[in-house]
Amino acid sequence: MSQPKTAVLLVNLGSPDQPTPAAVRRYLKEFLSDRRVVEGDGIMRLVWLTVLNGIILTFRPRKVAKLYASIWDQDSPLRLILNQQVAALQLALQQTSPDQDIQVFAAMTYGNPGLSARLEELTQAGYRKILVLPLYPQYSATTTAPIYDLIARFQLKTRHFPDIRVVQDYHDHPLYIRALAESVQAFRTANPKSDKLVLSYHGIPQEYADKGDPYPEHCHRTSELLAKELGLTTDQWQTTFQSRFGPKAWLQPYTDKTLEKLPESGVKRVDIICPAFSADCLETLEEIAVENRDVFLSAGGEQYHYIPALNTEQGMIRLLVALVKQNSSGWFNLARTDNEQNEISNAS
Ligand SMILES: C=CC1=C(C)c2cc3[nH]c(cc4nc(cc5[nH]c(cc1n2)c(C)c5CCC(=O)O)C(CCC(=O)O)=C4C)c(C)c3C=C
Ligand SMILES: [Fe+2]
Ligand SMILES: [Fe+2]
Repeated sequence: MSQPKTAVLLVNLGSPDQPTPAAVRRYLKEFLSDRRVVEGDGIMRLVWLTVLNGIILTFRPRKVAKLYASIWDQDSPLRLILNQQVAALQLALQQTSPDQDIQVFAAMTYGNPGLSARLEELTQAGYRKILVLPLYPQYSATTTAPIYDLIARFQLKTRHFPDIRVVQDYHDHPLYIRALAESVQAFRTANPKSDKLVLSYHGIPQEYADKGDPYPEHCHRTSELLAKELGLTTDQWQTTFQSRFGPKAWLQPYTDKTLEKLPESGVKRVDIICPAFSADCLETLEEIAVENRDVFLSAGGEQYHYIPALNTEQGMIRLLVALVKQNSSGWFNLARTDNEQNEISNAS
């Protein structure tokens, strides 16, 4: 019996098409109009849309386009790396499961290649099984949930939709923790010693966490597991939250405020890693590697190293292969090799 056509969709947030004010404006309009990202009903929604269209989309695109231009490399790093992750996962699946025909594709929640268009395209091309793998290790209603929303919208308008599964999160997956730990260890072997490892996660408004978003718990769990894997004592690591947007309180402690204070408490050398970002992007390459370096060094810090995202590191691809296999059970016989089974058992 022939197998139904099967696809894996790696999904990340999205970037503008170009580092220009017009393209950034289109991107921010789509992103910041999402009710999952900026919540609020009734009058609050009207107020937000007025502020968004009247102030934010007038002034922010010019500033943000310049920041994108400073990290642009023919394309946005986020999209470039997503495409590289797709190619690396495709190759790894072919090598580990040569009998199974699984095609891997890229998609983004906002901008291009859009998730909705991808789902339509794959359905028309005859894919009947689709595994959607959001590249957010920690679940949040602001990032993972919009992917479920787009899938639901697609299903509502499609008569015979494929069997779609979604990987909800992998914040405590042994191979994720292992990949992060290997990345930190490799970095530390190649660089001078530091006093502290700062684990900086993208923030969300505190109000969303108070209403039940499990994101901060997921972040803290990832940090604890990583610190344990690395054998760090409590004074050797700290969790912080970056990328604050707007006047309301976001998850704390804030990354920039923490980096400003660390030198006066005697911490002069930091390594900083951003575990919530599976690919380097504006928020890591500019905000963390450039802006926050200035903050730390201006406050008296002496050494500041940003440890890159997992991107296409071997540990990341090993994790993606494991997630595909674990979440496609019953679709086909993707037997784990003895090696993979041992790695999962040893890591847990
Ligand atoms: C209310 C606003 C925002 C929430 C909530 C939010 C959550 C959130 N975002 C990411 C991952 C990324 N965010 C990125 C950029 C970015 N984020 C916001 C706002 C919110 N994010 C904005 C406005 C922007 C664009 C840049 C700017 O105008 O400042 C990116 C980078 C995209 C790129 O092209 O490089 C990522 C990735 C997570 C993980 C998260 C909550 C858990
Ligand atoms: Fe964001
Ligand atoms: Fe930012």
